[in-house]
Amino acid sequence: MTMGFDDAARALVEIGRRFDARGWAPATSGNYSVRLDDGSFAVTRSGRHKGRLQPEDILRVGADGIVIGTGRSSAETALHLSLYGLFPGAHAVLHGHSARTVGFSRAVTASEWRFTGHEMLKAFPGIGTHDAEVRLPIVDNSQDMSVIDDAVAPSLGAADVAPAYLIRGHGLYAWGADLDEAERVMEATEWLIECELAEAAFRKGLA
Ligand SMILES: CSCCC(=O)C(=O)COP(=O)(O)O
Ligand SMILES: [Zn+2]
Repeated sequence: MTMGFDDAARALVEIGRRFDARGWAPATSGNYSVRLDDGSFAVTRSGRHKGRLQPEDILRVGADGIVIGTGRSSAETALHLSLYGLFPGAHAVLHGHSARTVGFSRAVTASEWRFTGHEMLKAFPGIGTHDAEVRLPIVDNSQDMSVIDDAVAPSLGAADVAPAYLIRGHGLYAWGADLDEAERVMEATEWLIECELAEAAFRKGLA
């Protein structure tokens, strides 16, 4: 389940390539991390284009958020570390800025969105049927990571809440037991939002 630093660095570089190719990492947006086998974390360097990461753009960070070595880790490192603290089974956290998720988060004024009746819900851990409701928390953005964290933490962890949340006007966080699971949660959430938007546009056309 756990990874060493070098394997994690290679995997995060590849994640950046894939997210960039899918439009989930425009400009220098997004950040990624892995919980390492020694209890520290591999985290992307701040300010890099995530589609052009090199292994040296992955930094080792202690549980206190301080970089072990040199360089500045993601400005959102505290959000990653908070999720690892809340969910001991989480070993990967991914954050993207797709236009779809950011536009959706701005259009929805409520503090969550409920996905119901989608076969794709089965992509979330613990969901075995389309006949389910999964809630996606949505919190306001802030430049103070502790404000975002305080706002979202109470909404997380229930069985019907996705291992993901939206920051309004900012982007999507997703996590999982390993990188594959975190990427699957990200992909499923992106797809579900795309589907909800398509359905809303279609219904508007019919009305
Ligand atoms: C132009 S992206 C603004 C910062 C951000 O939201 C982000 O995800 C990237 O920040 P980082 O420090 O991880 O590069
Ligand atoms: Zn961001």
